[in-house]
This record gives sequence, C-alpha cells and structure tokens, in this order.
Amino acid sequence: MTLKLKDPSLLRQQVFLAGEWIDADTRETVAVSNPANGERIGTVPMCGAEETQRAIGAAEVAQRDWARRPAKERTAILRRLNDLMLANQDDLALIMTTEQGKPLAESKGEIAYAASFIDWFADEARRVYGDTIPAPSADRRILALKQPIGVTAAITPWNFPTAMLTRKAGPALAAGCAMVVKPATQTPFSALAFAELAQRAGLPKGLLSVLTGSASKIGGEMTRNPTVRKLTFTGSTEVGRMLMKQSADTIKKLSLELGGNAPFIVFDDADLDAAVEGAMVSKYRNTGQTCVCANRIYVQKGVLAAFTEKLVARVQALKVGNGVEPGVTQGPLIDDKAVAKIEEHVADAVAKGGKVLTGGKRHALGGRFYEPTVVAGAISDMLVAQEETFGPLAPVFAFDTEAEAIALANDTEFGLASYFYSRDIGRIMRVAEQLESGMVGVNTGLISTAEAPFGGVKQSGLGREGSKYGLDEFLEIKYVCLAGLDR
Ligand SMILES: NC(=O)C1=CN([C@@H]2O[C@H](COP(=O)(O)OP(=O)(O)OC[C@H]3O[C@@H](n4cnc5c(N)ncnc54)[C@H](OP(=O)(O)O)[C@@H]3O)[C@@H](O)[C@H]2O)C=CC1
Ligand SMILES: O=C(O)CCCC(=O)O
Repeated sequence: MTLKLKDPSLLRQQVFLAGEWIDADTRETVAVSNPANGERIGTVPMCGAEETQRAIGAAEVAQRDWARRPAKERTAILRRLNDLMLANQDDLALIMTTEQGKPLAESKGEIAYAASFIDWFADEARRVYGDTIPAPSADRRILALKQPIGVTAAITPWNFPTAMLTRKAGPALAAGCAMVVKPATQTPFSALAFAELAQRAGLPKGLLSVLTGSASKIGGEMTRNPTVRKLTFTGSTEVGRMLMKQSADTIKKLSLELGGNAPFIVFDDADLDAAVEGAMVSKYRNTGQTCVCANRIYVQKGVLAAFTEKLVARVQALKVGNGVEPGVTQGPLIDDKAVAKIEEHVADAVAKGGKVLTGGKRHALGGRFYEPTVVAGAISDMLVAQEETFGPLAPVFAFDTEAEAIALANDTEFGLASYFYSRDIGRIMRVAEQLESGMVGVNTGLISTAEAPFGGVKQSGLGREGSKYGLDEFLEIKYVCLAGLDR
C-alpha cells in the first residue's frame, strides 16, 4: 500500500546504523502490515547481532564527544528535534495509525506527547547539578558529580511506538549518552521516522541507531556487550525478566517498565459522571492496550447500579473501525494473539458467573476488531482479576468497605498504576498512601505527562521515566574526595 504522506521520505525501509541508512547484512527483510486490514505497508531489515555490535561500537565513539559538549549544545539539537516532530505531526501520526491501528486523533496526540519528552529533557540537560557535601575533616571537601552512564540500549513496545522511544532517548541524549534502539517488529516505521528526524536535527553520526530485526539476536547482543552500560525496556513482564537475567553477567543498570493490572476504584462519595469519564479514558484509550489501563473496576455497592448503567451507555457510543476513518474511537487489536486473549478473558468471566452487559464478542467488521465490552459481577477468581487483558474489556467488581477495596486492589504481583474516585480528603490521603503502585490517579483516569515520574513497583518494573527523575536513570554519581586542602 502507498501511504499518502506530505513528506514520503519519512517512511524509511532501511535501518539507521552509525549515521547511515542500510539493509541487513544478510539482505533479509521482514514485512510489516496494517492491523486494521492486513495490508502490507512495507518491509524492514532483519538485522541481528553483527549489526548491533557495529551500532554499539559507533555509539561508543560518538558518545565520548557528545558527553564533552556543553549542555547548551545538546539542548539546541534536542529542541530542533522537538520542532521537527511537531512540524511533521500529521505524517508521523498517519504512519503510526497505519502500523499500530490507533485512531488518527490518538496518534496525533501521541506525537505531541512523544515530542514533549524531547522538549522536557532538552531543558533538563542544563540542570544536571551535582553536590558539594560537608566533609568530616577541615582539610577535605566532598564533591558528587553527575556524569552520563555511557552507551545505552532501548527495546520498545508496539503500543506507543514513538512516545516510549522518546521517553527513553530524550533523557539519554540530554544526559550525554548514546543509544541503540530496537523497536517492536509490528511498529518499526514510527521509530525509523524518528531516526530520520533526529538526523535532520543534527544529532551526531552514530549517537543514535535504530535497528529492526530479530529480537533475541539484537537483545542478546545488547545485553551481552559490556560497552552497553544501561538497558531500558518497556514491554511484557516475561521479556523484562529475561532481559534482567541476561544483563546480570555484565551488571547493567536497568530500567524496566513492565505489565500492570491497574485497579480503578469508585467510592460511594465519588462524582459519578467524572468517574465514568475517567474509566472511559483509562480503560479504552488505545483500545485498552496500555500498561496503565484500568484492568479491574471496583465499585462500592451504593453506587454500583448507577455507575454501571452510565458506563455501559458510554461504551455503547464508542465507534469501532479503521483508525484513519473519521469518528473512529476504537481501532483494531494489534494481532490475533491479542484477540484470543480478550476472548479467553471474557469466556472465563462468563463461565465464573460474570454477565456481559455490552459487547463480549468479535466485532462485525471481523479481523482484529473486538466489541468494547463491559462485564458485571466480576470476582477475584477470574483471569481478568489476575492478568492484564490488554484489550477493551471492563470487568466491574463490587465492594463494601474502604479496607476491602484497598486489599482487593493490592492483591496482585503488579504495581504500576492505580486510580480512585472520592471527594473525601481524608480518604484520598489514606487510600493514595496505601495503594501499592508506582502511580496513583485521584479523580482522574489520565496521569501520563512528561513532567511526572512514570514507573512501577513490585513486578511492574524498575526505575522512573519522565520528570527530573527520568534523567537520573542515565547518570552515574561520581564521588570526588578533595584532601590535603590545609597544606
Ligand atoms: N508495558 C507495556 O507497555 C507493554 C506490555 N505488554 C504486555 O505484554 C503482552 C505481550 O505483548 P508483546 O508484544 O508480546 O510484548 P513483548 O514484551 O514481547 O514485546 C516488547 C518488546 O520486546 C521485544 N522482545 C521480545 N522478545 C525479546 C527478546 N527475546 N529479547 C529482546 N527483546 C525482545 C519485542 O520485540 P519484537 O516485537 O521483535 O518481538 C518488543 O520490541 C501484552 O499483551 C501486554 O500484556 C506489551 C507491550 C507493552
Ligand atoms: O503502555 C505503556 O507502556 C505506557 C502508557 C503510555 C503512557 O500513558 O505513557
């Protein structure tokens, strides 16, 4: 298929390695198709360990010079990159919708969100402050310097193909690091378009490489290679756990943004319309395919019927279809495995007494389209309570007391995001403090922003992205002891 881009050169079908656009050494390629209709968009190179090794070598050379430049120079290049992303927002969004499936309006929103990480870290580059620390003796001074960690590697997912890349590359480049990136095989074109814009912005040759191909071979080299000092990953807990094991031999610093199982709690004293709005945003954004999506909706019994009725009405108004069509709010799921997973969760819920209030089956459009679904009568034994569905299924659970809600919410090995709605300030503080998650949305279903620290606790991962803390993930602290100052 031909994409109608204003700037067709943004659709790159080669990888960006050490400042050059090249094919895989073997000339092998992998096809990329549109999840909405299966049409082939194009191909990307099937790279492996050798190309990864070369990209890491080039990154090592480029990083030395980059780290020595004044922060102001790095800021200027990142600022140009932010401007280029926004200037090309329409094309970047069309590429994203075509390979990922999300509605065009969401893709445009993601490009702006992605650029905001470049913008934020362009500023933060100039604020890498160290410390002077009072020493225990008069002849000494203690300095804590912050220095870039060096060459870094990133493995990114398909659900936010550009934002998850800039949330990693933004702080890495701002801190003075180099980065080798492997995007998800389903959505490589967004990452390659970003590389094209990075080149145009004047990023030095070799500082950023984007390689497509074999996940195990590229990931294997990234973790094995001692030159890579840090690996940052967003994706499934299973792959994150494996990368952590693989990184053990070279003791890499790790950031892992893994699966979630977010509780969304509605207390009796909540503003119900606001709670329904929040549930819609949190649950159905990106057709339910975000790691911070509400996965379990707990509603206090006093408002259960009213909340559920309002939720169902809103869900029935969603429009399913190809994301490029006007008015569509729900695109296809990313692949057949994702459709099979939501089918399994719905069947399991029904078998255990759940009642489908709307949806509950594949959409009449066929393919990877699934009807936005609400299931009432959800209980803890169901799969939906234990695993993230990563699809448009809202299971509604009932509860009696605040203590019960907190216990249910925390009954998971995950701890990424939690949400709750209440107007009682005492309850707001109590519940926010007791929820076991890295992020808590109070009276909102949308918490993501470049200024805030994004990340999880428990098996949802390690480290924080975005905010001033996101930069620290790419910095090492060097202690310098100045002695003999009284001589
Ligand atoms: N936290 C989040 O935001 C995300 C969570 N998920 C969760 O994971 C589930 C499965 O999704 P899935 O796409 O399979 O997620 P994966 O974890 O498999 O994919 C995420 C990234 O990891 C890469 N990867 C896969 N295997 C390896 C490996 N052996 N070595 C190095 N990199 C690897 C993928 O590459 P490739 O595409 O080439 O396989 C992709 O770039 C979802 O249903 C959801 O529950 C998924 C995506 C994002
Ligand atoms: O699903 C993710 O991995 C990230 C969610 C996007 C965001 O809200 O930042």
